[in-house]
Amino acid sequence: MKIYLVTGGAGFIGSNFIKYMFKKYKHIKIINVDKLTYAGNLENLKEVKNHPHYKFIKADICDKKAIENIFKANDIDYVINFAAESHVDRSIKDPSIFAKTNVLGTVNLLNCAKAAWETNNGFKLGKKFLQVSTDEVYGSLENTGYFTETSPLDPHSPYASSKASADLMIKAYFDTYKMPVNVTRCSNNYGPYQFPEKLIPLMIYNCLNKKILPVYGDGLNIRDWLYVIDHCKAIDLVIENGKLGEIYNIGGHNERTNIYIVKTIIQYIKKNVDPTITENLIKFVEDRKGHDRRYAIDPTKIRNELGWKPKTSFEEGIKKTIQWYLENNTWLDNITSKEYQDAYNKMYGN
Ligand SMILES: Cc1cn([C@H]2C[C@H](O)[C@@H](COP(=O)(O)OP(=O)(O)O[C@H]3O[C@H](C)C(=O)[C@H](O)[C@H]3O)O2)c(=O)[nH]c1=O
Repeated sequence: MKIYLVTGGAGFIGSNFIKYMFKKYKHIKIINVDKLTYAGNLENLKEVKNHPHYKFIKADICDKKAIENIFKANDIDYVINFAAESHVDRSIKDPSIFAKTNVLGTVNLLNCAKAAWETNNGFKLGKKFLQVSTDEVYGSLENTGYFTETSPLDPHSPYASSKASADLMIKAYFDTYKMPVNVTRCSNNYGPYQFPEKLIPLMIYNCLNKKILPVYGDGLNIRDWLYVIDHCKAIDLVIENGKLGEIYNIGGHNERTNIYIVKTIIQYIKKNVDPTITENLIKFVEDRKGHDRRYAIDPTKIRNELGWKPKTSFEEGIKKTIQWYLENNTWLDNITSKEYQDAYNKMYGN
């Protein structure tokens, strides 16, 4: 039975991945290591918490002893490193924790995996370390063009730079030690269980609560939206068949401006939930510092090499997502009340 060590599995993408994997495979074991920061929530995993092949360990990926012990006690086959501080606005306010978790945490995980997997004749067969990264490492595009795996690294925010640094450490462990690794770089994810500090869940949450919808700058920045389950499928494929040492870009070809996203959410909620909601809730606020204009991924490599393509159109995905937040209002209230309100009040003073 293959053993997966999933880090950050109580977060948005990690928890969706664990549930996706248990649905797809009967004979796998998953160990979820999560520090349970503000963005991690074991409620996200309630469906699998009693699964006989699931284990949760509360630990920080920077904690050498804790991670070493996990490798000593388990013959881990795959590491999938989701654990990261991921919110750009937070990184602009305080970069340090981003450098610590995203860079040093990744290096600690690499060292522990290397110590467990390396033999006198190279690495044990069948092992793999997959680093879940982001298209933000490539920087920003103008109106045309796409990021490919060979686009130069040009990160702008402290968050993006921390992820790019981690990616370069992964490259070093492949080039220097021939460690079996892959890096995946995804575009903006959305879907159930995303913490409402990111654009889509924030706008849904605020709209439902009739709070202002803060749009940075002119609202014309573009992101390439990827439904989280399509991302999980891609990661599974890369673990199974990704060529060692390679990077795979994962994108949904769903480019939308921020203002389009916000208006789509308003329209859906107005039509299906509360007819009194209007676009008057939109407030254009001061732009994010160093705000990247456009992200767009070219996913040709993963499509051609591994046969991946996204299944969920943006129209279908956004409906499913809004519907999920509507049906899970208590999840949102439970996890977000204090942390969310504090952050919100600090930013928008409302
Ligand atoms: C929270 C917020 C955001 N925005 C704008 C800023 C961006 O142009 C866009 C999306 O922002 P968000 O913070 O949701 O995501 P990005 O900064 O694009 O980064 C995200 O996607 C990449 C791939 C990751 O790797 C990050 O982990 C993830 O956070 O909406 C607003 O206009 N108002 C708001 O209140």
